[in-house]
Parts: sequence; structure tokens; C-alpha cells
Amino acid sequence: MLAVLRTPLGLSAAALLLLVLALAVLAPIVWGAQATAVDTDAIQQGPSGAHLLGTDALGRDLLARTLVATRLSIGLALLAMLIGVAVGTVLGTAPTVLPRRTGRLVVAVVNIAVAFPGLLLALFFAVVFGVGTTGAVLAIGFATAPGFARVAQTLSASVAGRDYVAAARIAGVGRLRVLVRHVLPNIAEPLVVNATIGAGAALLSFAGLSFLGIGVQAPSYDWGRLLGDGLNRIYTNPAAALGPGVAVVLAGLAFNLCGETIAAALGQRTPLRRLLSRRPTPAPAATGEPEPAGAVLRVEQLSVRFPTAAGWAEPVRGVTFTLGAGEAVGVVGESGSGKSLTALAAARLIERPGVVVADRLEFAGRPLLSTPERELRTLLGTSLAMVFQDPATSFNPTRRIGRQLAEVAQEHQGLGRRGAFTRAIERLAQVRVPAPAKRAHQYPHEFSGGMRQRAMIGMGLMGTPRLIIADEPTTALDVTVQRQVLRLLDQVRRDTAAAVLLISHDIAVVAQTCDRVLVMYAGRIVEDLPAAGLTERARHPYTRALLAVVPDLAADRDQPLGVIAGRPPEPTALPVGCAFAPRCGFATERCRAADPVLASADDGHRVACWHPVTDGTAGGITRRGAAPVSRRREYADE
Ligand SMILES: Nc1ncnc2c1ncn2[C@@H]1O[C@H](COP(=O)(O)OP(=O)(O)OP(=O)(O)O)[C@@H](O)[C@H]1O
Repeated sequence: MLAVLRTPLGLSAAALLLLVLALAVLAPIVWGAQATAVDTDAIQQGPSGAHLLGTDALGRDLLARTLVATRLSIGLALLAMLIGVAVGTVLGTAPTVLPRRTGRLVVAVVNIAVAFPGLLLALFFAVVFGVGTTGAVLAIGFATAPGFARVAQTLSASVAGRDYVAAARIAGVGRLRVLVRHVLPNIAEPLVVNATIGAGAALLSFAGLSFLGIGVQAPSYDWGRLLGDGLNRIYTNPAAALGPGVAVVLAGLAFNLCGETIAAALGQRTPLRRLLSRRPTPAPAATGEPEPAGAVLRVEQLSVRFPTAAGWAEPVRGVTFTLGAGEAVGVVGESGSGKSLTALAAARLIERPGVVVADRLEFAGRPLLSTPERELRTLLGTSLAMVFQDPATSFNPTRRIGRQLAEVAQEHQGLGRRGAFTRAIERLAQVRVPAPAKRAHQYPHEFSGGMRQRAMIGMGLMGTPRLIIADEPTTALDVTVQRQVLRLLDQVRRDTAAAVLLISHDIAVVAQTCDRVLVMYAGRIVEDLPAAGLTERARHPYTRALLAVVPDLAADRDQPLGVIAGRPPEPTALPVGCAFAPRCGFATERCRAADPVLASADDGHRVACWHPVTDGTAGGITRRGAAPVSRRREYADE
């Protein structure tokens, strides 16, 4: 929050708001008497040294009256806002608590109310509640409520669908309690931001009602009334209208800027700059990384960091690897080891507040971290293909598959609508989607999971891909379709000489499909080795363990499946030394004291371990019923 206050936006918001609030408190005390003092000798005067904004019909000083009106104007606007927020929140969250039919009725009422312009509603309520201050406050409060109700409804509906709410419901927690305990605390922040910005709007509405004569009534006065009086004399003394007008604008601005500042502070809870100065200890630099000729992707000391309440989390630490043209490299590791983030960083898909740092991050010879956004979009749009895990969410459900594929060619290759669609059909045929001309006109839901994944690969082929990143592309598919998709990826690689980065938690899949395997653990590459002869060559105890726990057809089905005992560390709580040491049967004091460098073991093989395994053991890992390591070879080479 303090960091945001130090930005120009935060500073202006804080200064303006302080000024407005100070005036609201002090002005009636300091200028109260002057504002009501009638001077019949100075009636309706223009600006002068004694009266900077001139005087009104009773000779009262207009500047003093404008300053004194701050309290009433701000107070009433805030009161109206409070009513709006309270009524809006109740209406918005009611569907979560009420029986379904009544809830729907409330939603319908809110939808109808939202359709009416706010000021029209305020006028309607002002007539209902009667002319005067109370009526105006209620009118504006009720007029702003539908907008809030809509925001609260959307927010609470998204929270109500979360697993923890479902869990609370299953546990028998009552609806009202779920609302108070689980829903409200999770929607409070955006509501506060909206309320602060809304206070500015309420101020304007209030000034509007008073200006129209249905708000504050004489002898009370707010900025709206002063503005109304001033406008009657606009040609003789423009300053009389200008003063309250400027006050309304400045106070409205103060609330709006304040809302924006709170939003910025909430979106960036952790003072980024302070956290950045506390950089995490860098992972030891890798050495002896083989550099294939014509490298498509070069990654050196890549780290991905996220600010958390406890400081920086670094789920990817000092990752170094190179991907040659036509090479297929698999990335394996348990859930949370940083595989996807590494791939996302390579595709420049890490969003703020995530931070990507690297000594080198080059794709097709271009530095990704310094290439301008526009050039980057063209480069990645034509040369990089991504295949995601869930084929159900990879495509926009409202657009035909063919059109989605064609968009790539239209955007980046300057093809016309028809030409791009024809190419889309060709690409669907290339990825063996049956009846491609017909299928191109279908929507994603009309495709099976495997077919969608193939269409996704086809989308990558719309350009001239040099790298295909496939992040768990077969996890959501059944085994036979898995094989088809993997074969297709392999075929595409051979046809186009594109490099493939295949992310998987299944080391057997990777061993079958790739030339090289990168094994990740707690954000680091712990081993980089050729896929051929993986089982004999694996040196890191973690790789051995991953291989040992793969079940195969020859495994004894009476025995429980193999497991690696323990859990990987959280990115925010990495142990000193080797992160795998707490789970490793070979760990010594040295492992617990210092993180080993990823160093060349032999040709094309790197391992980060103080005690690399050289015999056929499973790395000293607790194994329950896993097949012997030597048997893995048959599976991998199958
Ligand atoms: N936006 C984020 N903010 C903070 N932490 C994140 C963010 N995205 C990922 N992480 C953390 O980074 C770690 C690595 O995530 P990543 O998705 O790369 O793992 P993974 O190896 O691909 O796992 P999986 O196989 O489950 O997809 C996880 O602990 C995750 O909680």
C-alpha cells in the first residue's frame, strides 16, 4: 500500500482526499460565520479582493460558502453511498442464500433496475421519498444499489462456485454462514474499490439533484445548490458557478483516484520494489551445457518469481537448457516442480505480478525479454505453437474451429478471409481430422477431446512453427487417443523440423517420445540426459525414483503402487542445500549444506547431485512394490 502511495497516482489521490476531508472538517469552523454573514452593502458583487468569488443575493461571501458546503456535500454523498453499498450487497448476495426461485426473482429485479439510467432512478426515488435532503440521500442510495448488486452478484456467484464453498456446504454449514464466512470476505476488496469510486459519482448525482431543486433545501446549502444559484448569474459573475463547479470536480476526482489507488494497492499487495531488492539466493549456475547447432531456444539461468506475503516465491530457479532444431525434449517432474512455468516463460506468457529474469532467453535467435511487444507477437504467432493440457478449454467455444485456425493466418500472414479458411482446412487434413472441410465449420463442442488436441496442433501449423510446446497434451485423453496425439506430434516434428518441448509428469511417455529428458525438481533442472537408455544412464536419485515408481504390465498387481516418500518443498520454503535431500536416501551433510551445480557428467548428460547413483538402485527411495529399475528399459524402449 505504501509503495502505491509513492506513485504519482497515489500521491495525487492522497493529497486531494486529505484536502477535501480537511475542508469538510475545518471549513465550517473557520469560515462558518463569514459564510452566513449578510452584507446588504455588497449584494451580488463580482470577484474582488474582499470576495474572491463575489457575493450572493444577500451579500454573503461565495468562497466561504463554497468551502463550508464541503461538509454537507461530502457527508451526504458518503451517506448515500453507504446506503447504496448496503442495499446492493444484500440484493447481490441474496441469491446465494435464498431458495433458487426467490433468488432468480431477485436477480431479475436487479437486472431490470440496472437497465435504467442511474440519474433517472434517482429522480424517480426523489419523487417517491419527497423533496429535501433525506429524500435525496435515499434516492441516490437506492439508485446506486442496482449497480452494486450486479457487481456483488457476479463476484459472489464466482466465489460460490469454488471448491471450498462446496466443501463447506457438504460439511453442512448453513447458507447464511457460508455467505458470511466464505463469500463476503472474498468479495469485500473489489466492493470497497467500487464503493470509493462510486462515492465520486454519488457526489455528482447529489449536486445534480440539488441543482434541480429537489435536493438540499434552503437555508441549508451544498455545492449543487450553490451551482444552481451561480448559474442564474453566469453572465454577470461566472465565478459564482465556477467555484462550486470546481469543488465538485476536485472532490469527485479525489474519490475516483482514491478508488484507483486502492485497486492498484490490492492488485499489488506486496511492495514489489522492496521485494525486488530482496532477491532470492540464485540457484547455482549450470555448467557444460551442450549447444546444438541451430538452436531454436536458448535458456540460461531462467528464474520465474512471484511476490507473496512471505516474500518472493521462486518456483523456477536458474533453469538452463538449449533446444536444437528438430529436437524433442521432454520435461518431467512432480506436480509443482516448475515445468509449466518454464514453458510459459519461454512463450512470454507469464503475467504480472510474475517476474521473469534470465541471463539469456532467446527464441529463433531473438532475445525474448528485450524484443518489442509488437515484433514479439508476430514472432511467437508464426513460429511458436502451444498445445495445452485441457483440449476442452483451448478453443473459444463460441467460434467455429476453422475460423479460429484461420485467424492466425489472417493476423500474421496477411491472408484474406477465404484463403486463410482454405489453409485451415488443409491443416486440419494434415493433422488427420476426418472430413476437414465439414469439420472446419463445426464448433469445438462438436469435436472429441483427441480431435480438439489435433486441431490445436493444426493451429500451430498455420504458421511455420520452429518450436511446439506441448504442456501435458495427453493427460485429459484416454490411452489410445494419447498414442495418436503423441504420434502426430512426432510426425509433425519430422515433417517440419520444429523442436518439441513436451511437458509431462509421466517419464515413460517422455522416454518414448523424446530425444532428451530434463528432470525438474523444486524449480531446478536436476538432470538432463538422453532419452535412449534412460534407465541405465539416470544418475540423479530423483530421476531413479521417478523411473522406479512407473507401474508396468509386468509389475506385481498384488503389491501397492510405488511412491516417492515425502513431498516436494513449497517454493517459499526451500531448504538450504539440495532441495531433494530431505527425501533422498543418499543425502549427506554436504547435500544439506550446499545446492549442487548442474554439471556435465558425460557427453550430453548433466546432473546436479553430490552423490550421483552409478549402480542400478532406485536411488535409496522408499519404494513399495515398484518394479525393479532394470525392467523400465523394456517399457521405455517399447
Ligand atoms: N501465478 C502464480 N503465482 C504464484 N505461484 C505460482 C503461480 N503459478 C504457479 N505458481 C507456483 O509455481 C509452482 C510451479 O508451478 P507449475 O505450474 O510450473 O508446476 P508444474 O510442474 O507444471 O506442475 P503441474 O504438473 O501440476 O502442472 C507451483 O508451486 C505453483 O503453485
